[in-house]
Amino acid sequence: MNPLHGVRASENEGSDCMHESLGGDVSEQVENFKIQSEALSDASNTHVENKVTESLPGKHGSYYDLPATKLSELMKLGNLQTASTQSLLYVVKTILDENIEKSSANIPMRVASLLKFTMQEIEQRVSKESENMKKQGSINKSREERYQSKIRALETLTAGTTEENKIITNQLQQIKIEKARIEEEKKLEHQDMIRLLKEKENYEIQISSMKQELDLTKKTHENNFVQLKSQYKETIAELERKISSMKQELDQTNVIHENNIVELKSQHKETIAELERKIMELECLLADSLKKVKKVEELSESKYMRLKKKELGYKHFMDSHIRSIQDLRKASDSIKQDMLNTKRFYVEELNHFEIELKELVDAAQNYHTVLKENRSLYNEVQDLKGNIRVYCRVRPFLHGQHKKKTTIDYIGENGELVVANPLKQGKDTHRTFKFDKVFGPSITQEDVFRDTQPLIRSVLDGYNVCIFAYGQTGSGKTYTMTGPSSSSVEHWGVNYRALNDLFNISQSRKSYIAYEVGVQMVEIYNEQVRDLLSNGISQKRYPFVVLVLLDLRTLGIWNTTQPNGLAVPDASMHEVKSTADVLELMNIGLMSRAICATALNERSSRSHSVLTVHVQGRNLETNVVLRGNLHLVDLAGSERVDRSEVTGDRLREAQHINKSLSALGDVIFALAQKSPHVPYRNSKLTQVLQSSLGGQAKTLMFVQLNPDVESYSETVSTLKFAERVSGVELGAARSNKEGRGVRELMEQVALLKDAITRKDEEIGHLRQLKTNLPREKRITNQSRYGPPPSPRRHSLGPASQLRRTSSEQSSRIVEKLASDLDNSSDYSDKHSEAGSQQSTDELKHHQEFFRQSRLTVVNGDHNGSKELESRSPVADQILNHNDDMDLLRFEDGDDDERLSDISDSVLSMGGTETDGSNSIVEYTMFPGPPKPPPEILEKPSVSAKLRRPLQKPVLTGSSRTSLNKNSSKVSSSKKTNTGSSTTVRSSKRRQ
Ligand SMILES: Nc1ncnc2c1ncn2[C@@H]1O[C@H](COP(=O)(O)OP(=O)(O)OP(=O)(O)O)[C@@H](O)[C@H]1O
Repeated sequence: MNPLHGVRASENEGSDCMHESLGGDVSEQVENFKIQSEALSDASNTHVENKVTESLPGKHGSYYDLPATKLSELMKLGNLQTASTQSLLYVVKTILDENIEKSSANIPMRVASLLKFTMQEIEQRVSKESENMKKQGSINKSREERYQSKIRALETLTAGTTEENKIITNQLQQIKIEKARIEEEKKLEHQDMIRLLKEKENYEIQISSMKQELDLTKKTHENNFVQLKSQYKETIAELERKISSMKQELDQTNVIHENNIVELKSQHKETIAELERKIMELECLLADSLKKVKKVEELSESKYMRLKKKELGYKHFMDSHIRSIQDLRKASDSIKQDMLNTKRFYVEELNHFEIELKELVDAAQNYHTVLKENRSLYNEVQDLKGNIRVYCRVRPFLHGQHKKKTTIDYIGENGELVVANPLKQGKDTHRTFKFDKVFGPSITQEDVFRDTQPLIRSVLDGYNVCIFAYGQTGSGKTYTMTGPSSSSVEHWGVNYRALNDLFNISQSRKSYIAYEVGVQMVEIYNEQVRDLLSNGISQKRYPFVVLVLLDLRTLGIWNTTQPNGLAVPDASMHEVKSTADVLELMNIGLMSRAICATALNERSSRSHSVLTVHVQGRNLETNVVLRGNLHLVDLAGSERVDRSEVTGDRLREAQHINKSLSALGDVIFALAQKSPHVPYRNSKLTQVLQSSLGGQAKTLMFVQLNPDVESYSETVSTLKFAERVSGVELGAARSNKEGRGVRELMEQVALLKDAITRKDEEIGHLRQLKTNLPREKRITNQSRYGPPPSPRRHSLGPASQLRRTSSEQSSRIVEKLASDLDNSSDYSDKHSEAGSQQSTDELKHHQEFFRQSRLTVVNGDHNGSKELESRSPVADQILNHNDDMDLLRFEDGDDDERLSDISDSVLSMGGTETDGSNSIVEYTMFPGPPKPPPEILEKPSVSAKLRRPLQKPVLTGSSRTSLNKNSSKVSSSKKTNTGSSTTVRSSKRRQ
């Protein structure tokens, strides 16, 4: 077999296969076909090669050497025809190579003929092959055409599919439209159904009314008919009766007439005619009556017929209505069915919704729980970070202001506040702020306190807490902190509520913790600190001294007779009495506060007021002592003097207020920036708040807002300030807690310090005596500074000596307390010397404070010297101690700064208005000082000025400035009595 045929056959097979599998991918099939063809051609080549190997001489054989017979046999047998073209070419090549090898010019005849034969065969094959190729080409062409047509068919199919897709999409669209239309129809049907139901109801009503009408008409007609019938019958009967009577009459008459006729026939022939005429007439009458009866009969008949017709009509109408009712009933039944289906559907839907709603409610509850958790976590984080908490409160419009526009746009639950200027339009008019809480205008005092209470209660656990109200004038600071003037319990502000709460809790814990509570109230007026309580009391001339330091534990056994002769409180009254006392104190303090009417607030506070509650609690079991202080600060309001329209003294006040608030702003800025230097010393206010702003206290600021649109710019700047405050991190607050061992050690340290100080003082004094001063001067000095201190602290002597002694004692106590105060949280400067020193000093301060406080009740007679003489030594000491305490309250931890500050404080306290009388009533924890003799008041500032450089030669820039500043103040303060006396002691202490 010719291998080419084999190839072709295989190709055909391949193409058939391809035809069969044309359903698949065309290009893939073409590829398959190529692979198959290549495989077939390889197979045919191998086949030809084999033939050559079999039929022709081997590679190593030679055509030259082949005998002629073999060659002719090769040619004859047609071996060459069966050999592959490659083999034939090989033969030609071999012969030619042999010829070249042999270098002969002539090829032997037999080889030449073989060569020729082979060449012919090759030529034939080539021509055949080209023919085959041509055929193959045409086959391929036809195949290609087929494929092309197939591809086209596929393309058409794809196009068809796209078309179909389009049609399906359109159909889908149409179905959707149809669905919407059906839904619409359904809706319409539903509406129709409702309308039909209504119509049906109407029809039913109509039918029932018509039925009633019909019944009524029928009844009426039947009645009429019956009546007519009876009438007719009666008439007929009447007529018949009449006719019969007439007939009878006629008969009778006839008879009579006949008789008469007979009788009269003879008598009256003329009358016979007359009678006949009458008879005729009667007959006519009878005919008429008969006609009338007929007519009546006809009439009643026709009426009856009409009624019948009407009845028929009504019946017809009724039937049709009944039919329509039946139809309606059917329709209503089907509607009812539909309704039931719809109802069922809706019930299912509702159930579904209920489930979904439940899930949503669950999710919402979860959300709320998570929110709550988040909030408590946030609070914990805030506690740990010690951020200053900021509560924002918006006051309502006051009476007569309700028509004003508000700047408060939105108050969120989570402390968001959006303010906007309603007078301005544009996109940047809304500003959003976020605080710990925002109280809207309708929030009550109780609500505000509820959110503040936990913080306040932590004072009883030994924390220092500061709450202050900030905001422009008239925005409600005093309202929040104190409440409106002459307020009822309901309107009590944070101050009253806090005190009440602290007392109540301390009472409830008295079985295991002994609490001691003290109250102090001062105001910062024109950069001077004034004791509000003693001031208020001296003005009011209170006849007795009120207990300020209330040892709640010992209240129950407080049964000593008071010097003023007041009844000892009844045991059941203690708690109330003590709370009430303290509340009365606060009222006195508030009354003494500088208040004045301005254009913005008719009771504008012109000072910053600070109410401090000191609490010391001792655990009766463990003896662990907790000490906490609560500062409640009502700042004076910032004001634009052009708006408050103040002049003269009020203007001066406003300038001081604004200056101190701006100093507060600087401190806040420095704290927020974590700046290494915080300028606490720039105002009294910042000194007062220092322990709360920079220490380990828990601090809360109420930022107060006036919603009035005219205050928009103040509101925004207030809010910006508050935002900055809320960013201040103080660090986690620490409880002031001590065990007994530590306390005892600290007591020892304090005593040792005391002893050292006393020794120092003595040495200093002796040194002074040794100087070259003239004798008189030495004497003067001696009289000024008094003899060396006695080792006995509470000794009594004659009045003049007593003053000196008490002055020395005071000075010692001042010394001690000053250092205590450095680190205690009341108004002290902890800036540079916190740490280990703090607890010792705090302890000392508190010990002194509470030790002295037990001896509080002193008669307040108006004679100063008498008063002094009659005092108990400890009471005397309290007076001196308190005197000094007042002046040292705002000292700094740093010696130099402290020194300058003392002078500064002296100046401030110079403003205290308690000096006017000797009958000062010791009313507060740090009551106003007794008036020292004038000669003692003169010197101190000079010595303070001179000695300071000796103590600490290297001064910092700031302290130097402060020193110079304060020195000048000191010299100017020579005229201020109280201040000077304190400065003597202060400067002595520094020596
Ligand atoms: N929450 C409130 N509800 C009702 N009245 C309020 C509220 N807050 C403030 N007021 C009223 O607004 C007025 C001004 O309030 P308040 O005197 O407390 O302001 P202030 O900020 O302390 O002002 P200043 O800084 O001038 O002392 C008062 O008449 C007060 O009673």
